[in-house]
Amino acid sequence: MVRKLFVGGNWKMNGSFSHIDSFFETVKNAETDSEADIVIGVPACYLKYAQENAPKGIKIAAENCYTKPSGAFTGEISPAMIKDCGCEWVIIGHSERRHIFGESDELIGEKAKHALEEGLKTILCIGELLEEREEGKTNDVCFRQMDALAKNIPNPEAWDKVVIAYEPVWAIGTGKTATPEQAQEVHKLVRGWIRDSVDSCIADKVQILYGGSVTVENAKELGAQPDVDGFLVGGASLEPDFVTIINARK
Ligand SMILES: O=C[C@H](O)COP(=O)(O)O
Repeated sequence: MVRKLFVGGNWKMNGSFSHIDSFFETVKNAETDSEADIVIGVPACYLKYAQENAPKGIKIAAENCYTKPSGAFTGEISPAMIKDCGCEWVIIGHSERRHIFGESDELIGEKAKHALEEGLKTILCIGELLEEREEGKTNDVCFRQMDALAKNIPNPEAWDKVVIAYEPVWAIGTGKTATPEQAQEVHKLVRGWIRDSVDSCIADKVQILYGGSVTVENAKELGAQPDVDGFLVGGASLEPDFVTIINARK
């Protein structure tokens, strides 16, 4: 089955109003693949500005959200607030949330549930640490994380609002990319897990992105793998060259 290319950017805690202006100017002046889904995660304080100024075809995502619509949760933002900023996407379960901020599978599952119930589209991240890969636990970790997510997807239709990002933690921001074969192997297994544990039509349709040091140099080859439906790009999504990654299948 041919799935649309999905190119996600994740600016993490980077960017500024002037960076948004110059980055969008570059994208507006470039020819980008009109067939690709393009979603860029920006810090919460820039959501509204980025969404209002984004070039046609680019959607803006929050990089996190909480499990409740409002309340005494200092520093958190809710799906309702993300929608209020005009955005329809959120990234959940990024490895930096898991490993720097200590978010558990359970919390991440609850976040996914609430975001989907609120009607947001979600990029749900999974991926193993280096030591887990070296101990041969990659599949166990990815399946455990998938299980915690899948059981929180409120209904089968909500899967239409789910994109999975496989991001091996050892490849994030390290310049070490999984080889196209390593990425394909895990993507195929994750799709197989969805087929066996959720539904085979959903498994065929869901876009699974690779993240971890994606660059202009490796995007084409990674994106050519049968189960790699796009990317979640960190550092390189802040650079003008991101347009070349958007065009990885052109
Ligand atoms: O969300 C993006 C990933 O963390 C990858 O980041 P990176 O491309 O800087 O390695």
